[in-house]
Amino acid sequence: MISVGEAKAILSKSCPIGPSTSVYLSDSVDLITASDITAPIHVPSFDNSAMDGYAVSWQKEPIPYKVVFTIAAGDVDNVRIKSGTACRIFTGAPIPKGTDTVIPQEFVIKNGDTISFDAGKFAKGANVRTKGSQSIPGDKVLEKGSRITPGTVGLLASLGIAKVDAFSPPSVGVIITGNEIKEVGTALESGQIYNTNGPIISSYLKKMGMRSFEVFHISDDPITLLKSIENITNRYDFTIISGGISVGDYDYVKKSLAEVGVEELFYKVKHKPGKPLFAGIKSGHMIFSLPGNPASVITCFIQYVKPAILQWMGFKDVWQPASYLQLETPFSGKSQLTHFLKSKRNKGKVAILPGQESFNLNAFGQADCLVEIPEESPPLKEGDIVATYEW
Ligand SMILES: Nc1nc2c(c(=O)[nH]1)N[C@H]1C(S)=C(S)[C@@H](COP(=O)(O)OP(=O)(O)OC[C@H]3O[C@@H](n4cnc5c(N)ncnc54)[C@H](O)[C@@H]3O)O[C@H]1N2
Ligand code: MOO
Repeated sequence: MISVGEAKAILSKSCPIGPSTSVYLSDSVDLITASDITAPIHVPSFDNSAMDGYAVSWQKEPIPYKVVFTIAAGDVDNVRIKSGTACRIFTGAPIPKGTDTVIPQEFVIKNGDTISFDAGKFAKGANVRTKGSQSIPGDKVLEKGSRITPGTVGLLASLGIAKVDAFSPPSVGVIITGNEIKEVGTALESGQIYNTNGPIISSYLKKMGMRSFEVFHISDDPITLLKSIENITNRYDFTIISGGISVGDYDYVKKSLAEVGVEELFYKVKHKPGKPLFAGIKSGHMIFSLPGNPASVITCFIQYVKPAILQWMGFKDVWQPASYLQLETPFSGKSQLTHFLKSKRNKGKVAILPGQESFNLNAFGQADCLVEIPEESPPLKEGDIVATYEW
């Protein structure tokens, strides 16, 4: 059995980076750029006014300027005015030829069709956004590997870039195993339980912005399971399987994965919950088989599946950094396993919630993080510092 750190190191080394595609700007937020992006045009593409006011050819001496023309945003830049005259101008309008400075209207004294102002308050060129002052053609505006934020989208739109080369999210097939599993919205019969892992995994995938995923419910029949696993692992970039990976007589998943040619990266990690976690790879497709208990599913998803998906999508820092907080509750269990415990943060401290059994979902409604207690940790008391991870 390998440690948590070893499992993460294997995934870092083995999980591929997926292909990139050309994506519409409107669909690109939260993706990672797959190439450097350079400016194709000057921005601004013309000298324009930063203020509502008057455009003049700046002169040191205070003189009255006759207002001879008006120009607004969107108007065409085809006027030239003479020195000693002014043009009424609005924010975003092109600077008329023959002018170089904009005086905001609140600094101007109007007298009929002339204006005057204190020239000493303004330098030549004031309130003019010059052509190319943001970027000129060929400027590198984004490095390959940048995360596209709403701000990035704004930057690229300002440059007229409609599509961006970005790493796409993987397609994901989710297999829910178990004859006892029923969907919510149907009545339970004896021995049955509701499918909680399907909704949990789907919610995480949605939260991560996955656009293409499907959930399949497969019975614990070895032939059906084998065929489904073969089909789904071939079709999807990631396959996430819930349940059937332990040592029970109906746990056929591990055998099926081997039969369809999935190369094992690891099986069983020294952590709790989720010990019998399996990770594998087949023709560049990743396969995770998560132990069926819902707490194991959440822990394994957060700690291993999510980072692997982020790595596929070109993210660099895929391992969620821990936040270190003071314990509000003692922890006495000593074991050779790393524990991930459903916990709740409160005013800079963290409390381990009661009901940590991996089948027990009571704490799911309150938990907002997992506390990590490393292998062989001595008992911990209130006030000791522990690592916590977003839930
Ligand atoms: N003899 C041993 N038995 C078990 C061991 C072991 O080492 N020796 N490991 C235990 C551990 S730890 C875990 S975790 C489980 C994992 O078992 P499986 O991955 O084979 O999962 P299942 O048996 O299919 O299910 C376990 C549990 O979870 C419930 N479940 C399954 N799917 C769902 C779902 N979609 N929604 C809600 N609940 C689900 C299922 O009914 C079981 O109660 O093995 C232990 N056994
Ligand atoms: O690994 Mo299992 O501890 O029951 O979730």
